Amino acid sequence: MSDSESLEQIRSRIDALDNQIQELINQRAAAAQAVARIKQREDADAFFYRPEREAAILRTIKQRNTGPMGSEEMARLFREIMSACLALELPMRIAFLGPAGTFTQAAALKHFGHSVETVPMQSIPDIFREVESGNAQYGVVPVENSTEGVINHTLDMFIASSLSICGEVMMRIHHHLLSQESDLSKIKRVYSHQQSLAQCRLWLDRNLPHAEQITVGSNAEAARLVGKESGSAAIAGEMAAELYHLKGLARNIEDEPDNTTRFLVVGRQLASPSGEDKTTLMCATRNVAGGLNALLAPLAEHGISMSRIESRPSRQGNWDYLFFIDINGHREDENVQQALAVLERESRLLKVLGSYPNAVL
Ligand SMILES: O=C(O)C(=O)C[C@]1(C(=O)O)C=C[C@@H](O)C=C1
Repeated sequence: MSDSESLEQIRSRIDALDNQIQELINQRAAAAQAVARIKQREDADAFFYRPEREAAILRTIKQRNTGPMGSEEMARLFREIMSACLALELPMRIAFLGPAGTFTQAAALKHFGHSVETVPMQSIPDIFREVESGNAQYGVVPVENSTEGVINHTLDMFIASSLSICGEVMMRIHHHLLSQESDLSKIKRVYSHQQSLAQCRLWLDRNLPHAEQITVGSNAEAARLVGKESGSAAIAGEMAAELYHLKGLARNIEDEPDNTTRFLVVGRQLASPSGEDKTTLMCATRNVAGGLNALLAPLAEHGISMSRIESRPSRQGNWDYLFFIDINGHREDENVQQALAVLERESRLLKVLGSYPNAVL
């Protein structure tokens, strides 16, 4: 490369590079097809999607990247290449909390890439049912927000479900005030999901103190309603703005600058270790004070760090409290196995909800 190169010369170099990239992508796609044939031969019910392998590939890409393209951008490109390769092996259906345009759909596409079919569901239980029945291979559900805390509806689903967690997605959530109107003073009503209204409480108090706040099932639903109603605005994200052709009256109105939502990928599959994994446990005790200590001590003794603990009243009668605990490590790691054996004895109920790679993107 030199500065004396003309525009034509640089463009012909780009053409030659594109040619090579295209050839290499097709070679990669053929290799993925060969992997699929081996998987099928070994097991007729094999899982084609391998979260641990995808996470390891994306981590390597980020680590070895030297630029000028940024590591996140490079990983996103490879995310899409892998998504297209997997679609050649098996077209994938991913259930998400609809309607179209929700942050859950954005999370599903971020995690799986755009070569999957995303299928909108009306509720979190519907997502679990769709995956349990095999109509969709995986589902994506929100589980906690950095401003508003845990989404109890999702945690409660794991009590009775046979599905496992096989991945997590972290999404920076930017909320926008969307409307047909071009003037804030025209807004009399604001529609959104209750979590989104809560995440923008200060902004609303300051800028729209007299507007009525109306809770609806999702922010995409809010955007859909506002597309048909003057004098109203929705709090929703970029995807919903595009889908329902709304103007952004104000952007990034979330109160917390690093407002992040964590989503879980659920499926009928147990992910293998990727080297950097997390395990989610559901445990029950009867006596909260002593019981909780009995759960946590074995983790500390085996050098396992805990990244999250949530307690829920069980509502089942058999025990008083349920704890949802995230630990670092995979259920196949020796120290995790040893700690789980102790927990099994100490708790009234222990369910490993899944071991899965830490979010990479
Ligand atoms: O390695 C595999 O098992 C593959 O199927 C290949 C591949 C890839 O494109 O690299 C595709 C899909 C899987 O989820 C993981 C990786």
